Parts: sequence; C-alpha cells; structure tokens
Amino acid sequence: MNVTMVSYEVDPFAKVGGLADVVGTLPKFLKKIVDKINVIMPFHKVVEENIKKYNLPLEKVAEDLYPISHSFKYPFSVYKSHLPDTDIPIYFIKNENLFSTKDIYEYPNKEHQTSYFSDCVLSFIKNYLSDTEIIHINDWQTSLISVYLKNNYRDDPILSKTSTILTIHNLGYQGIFPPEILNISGLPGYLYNIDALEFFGQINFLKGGILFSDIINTVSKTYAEEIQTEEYGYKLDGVLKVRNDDLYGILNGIDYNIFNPETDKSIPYNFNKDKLENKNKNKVYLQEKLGLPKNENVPILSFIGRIVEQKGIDLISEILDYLTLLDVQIIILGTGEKRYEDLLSKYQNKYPKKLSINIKFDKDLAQLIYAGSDIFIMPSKYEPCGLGQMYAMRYGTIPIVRYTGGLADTVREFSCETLSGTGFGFYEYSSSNLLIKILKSIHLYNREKNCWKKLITNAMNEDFSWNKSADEYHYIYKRALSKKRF
Ligand SMILES: Nc1ncnc2c1ncn2[C@@H]1O[C@H](COP(=O)(O)OP(=O)(O)O[C@H]2O[C@H](CO)[C@@H](O)[C@H](O)[C@H]2O)[C@@H](O)[C@H]1O
Repeated sequence: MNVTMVSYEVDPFAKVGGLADVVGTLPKFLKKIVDKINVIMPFHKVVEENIKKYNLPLEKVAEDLYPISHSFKYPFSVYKSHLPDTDIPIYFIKNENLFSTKDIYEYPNKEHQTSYFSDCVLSFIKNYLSDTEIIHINDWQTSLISVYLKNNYRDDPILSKTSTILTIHNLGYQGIFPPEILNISGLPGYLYNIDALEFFGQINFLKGGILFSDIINTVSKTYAEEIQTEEYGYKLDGVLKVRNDDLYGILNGIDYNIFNPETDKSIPYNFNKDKLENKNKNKVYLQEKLGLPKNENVPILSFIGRIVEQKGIDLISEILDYLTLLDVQIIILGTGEKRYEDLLSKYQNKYPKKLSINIKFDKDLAQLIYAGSDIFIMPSKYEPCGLGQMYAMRYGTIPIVRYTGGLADTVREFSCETLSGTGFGFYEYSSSNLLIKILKSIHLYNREKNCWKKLITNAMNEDFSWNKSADEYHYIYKRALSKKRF
C-alpha cells in the first residue's frame, strides 16, 4: 500500500494550527502499517527558515515541471527533505510567485494558489511518484485534487489508478470562490452544477472534495455525526449525508514521544505523575517568564489556540472581569482575528498582575504553558477534534471544555465521589456554564487536594497516542482501495 499525503501545513516546516501536528506525526505511525508513505506540501516562505532552524536537509529533485490542466502555465520545481527523525520523504512544490507570503494563508487569490498547487501535485505524482495508490488530501486547500482526478484524469493511465481519502479537519473553512475559478483551474464547466461544485452561485472547493473523494473522514466520531446536522453542517450537511456510507470519524492522536513531560527538552523541569513537584517548578518559571507574581499555590488557567470565533473566545472574554476577582492567574497564547486580539489586549492593561495575554505564535511558550498551568480552558463553539486538551492532559493540566466534537470524545467529567473522570465540561454554549465549571475546579484545587491529585493522575493516565487511530486509517485506506467511486 503506497500512500501520498498532501497538506498545506506540516509541522515543523509550517504550522498555523492542529492540521500541521496531524500531518507531521500521523505518517510516522502509518509507516508501520503501509509499504510506503510520502508527504507533499507547498514550499511556503517559512519552510526555508524552519529547515535551517531544525537543521534538516534540503535537495532539489525536479525543476521546470508544469501543471497539467491549469491555465497558469508557470513552471514549478520540487525540493525534498524528510520528517524529523524519520526517513519519510516530504516534497515541497516551489513557485516563487505563488507561495511567497510570510503568513501561509495570506496570499490574496487563494483560489489561484490552491488550484495551481493541486494540479502541480498531480503532475509531480504522475511523473515522480507513479507508484502512489492512495492520495490522502486534507481540508479545502487540497480538495481539488479529487476533483481533477475524477474528472480531468479519469482516463489517465497512471492517475486513474489512484484512490483518494479526504480528511476534514474543520468544516468551518470551505474555500468558496466566484465561478470563474473553474475556467482558470482548467476544470470542466459542467461542474458548475448543484450536484457538483456549485454552492449558492459560487464554487465550493470542499464540496468538490466531499463529492469526488472515495472515502471521507473527519477527526472524531462525534464531529462526524455533528456535521450531518444543520447546526454544525455549515450548509454542507446535506452533501455529507449523501456520502454517509463513506464518512468516518477517526480521533486524532498526539505524538507521545515528543509530548512527554518526562523527557521534553523545551521545559526546564521534567516530571511525571509521581513527581508532580516539578510541575510546580515549571509553574514558577512560567510566572517569572511572563512577569506574573511568583506563587506556586495560585491556580493558573490557560488558553492556547487560534483566537477565532470557533474557540469560544467570546465566552472567555465575557467572564474575564469576574475571574480577576478570584485568586487565580490567567494566561492566553494565540493569534487570529484582530477584533478578538484587540479585545483581549485591552484586558492585559487592566489587570497586569493577573493576566498574561500573548498575541503571538510561540511553540516553546506553548509547551511551557501546557506544563506549568493547572487548568486548560477550551470552551469551543465547535471542535472537530482538538489537540490542546490532549496535550494539556498529558502534562497533568486539567481541561475544562464544552462537550462538542472531539472534546466530548476525549474528556470525561470528573467526580470527587467516584474519583473517576479527567476534566470538566458543559453542553450549552454560555459563559455562565464556563464560569461555574471554572469555580468548581478552583474549589477542588484549593480545598480538595487529594481529589485534585487523583484528577491529575487520571488525566495523565489517558492514552491518546496514535497507535489505535493509525489502525483505523489503515482500515479506511483498504476500503478506499477496494471501493473507487467512479
Ligand atoms: N499561538 C500559538 N503558539 C503556539 N502554538 C499554538 C498557537 N496557537 C495554536 N497553537 C498550537 O496549534 C495546535 C492547535 O490545534 P487544535 O487541534 O487544538 O486546533 P485547530 O483549530 O488549529 O485545528 C483543527 O484541526 C485539528 C487537527 O485535525 C483539530 O484537532 C481541530 O479540532 C481543528 O479545529 C496545538 O498544537 C496548539 O498548541
């Protein structure tokens, strides 16, 4: 079984969110069960920086290649490296004009960039990775790959032999553009049709991925159900229901070797569940680093993530004033929508001794926050899987979540009576529900020390490694091979 994964982000070469973590780690676990695995991504500007930072090799393997159908007849070259500490090849599609923005999602005409990239990937696979049997695409940016394959290349002697899997990491982002993009991409005009890519007078790339991929999956079982409802379906629930027989939910894992509090080099004090005093030392180190008063007895609440509506930022900001009345410290790390960034930054000036608002992307600081805080809040409006809560639990930091999507599948409500459970959560999306769970956890932290310790142990005992999920991917790969849709 030969698999080629395609993604816009792969850690550590370019990362904005959880997609990068998944495509950066899943191939390592799939390697044990498939014959061959390759990864392809764009040569974003930041890739070069990270290749140097992580001291990884880079060689040019092809140049003067062209897309097959796309109307942009610009040449591209291909560079090769490997995923760190593995021999898994990763190929970068390079075109100076199309992938040169500092922020990887900043390019003004994203439909030009992503359609060009998708066709270039197929051109490269046809010429250099022709033994590929499964192309595993991710999110809307790579969705046109399935559309090209099942329309433009259905008679191509090499490409027609490949099966496709689409993983939806976030249905909230679909890639919706004016109809002219069909012509520019070199895709047939008949796709402007309600049963194909047409979507309220526009073209929807993700809809194309859903309709033309052999198998579709999303990143938790609950989210796979939720997206077939009007509330979570972002107007694609009907299309997803049509593909219900081929739609799976496979929970993401995390890399237990990298995210290991016992060996993690990015935190000053390593720890495990029997040596929690070192977790507190990380806390004091974190407080000092962020200019908060040093006190290992005050609970730290943290949030790490993209600062966007999805993540429940409005709920957090609604209760910040009240939280500062309590003896707690709050740390926020993230970037995203300017309106939320500005809103949070205002609180920083108001409560400098209680709050640390960090509007930036900083992987090392993220690790330190997972390790040094006590409670991790993730009150998402919707959450396909969520990795933050899993990292937090691995580092003995207790999650408070809204029970939706992957958060519902990974966090179990703790009870001091039965001593079972791994965190706290609520269902109805409201700031008072979030506040109640925060108050409850602070009460346990301060007054029920034994309960709290058991809760930490339970959270640290959870197994969110990739092994089980990699087996499930293996299963859907087999299904994709046996079931080609057209
Ligand atoms: N400012 C910052 N500095 C440092 N690190 C930062 C950061 N902001 C975010 N991160 C990191 O980015 C990752 C975020 O991953 P999540 O899965 O929680 O959310 P995201 O919405 O990006 O992913 C989407 O895809 C993933 C993968 O499938 C799904 O889990 C999720 O539900 C879906 O929304 C974590 O590793 C976090 O530590």
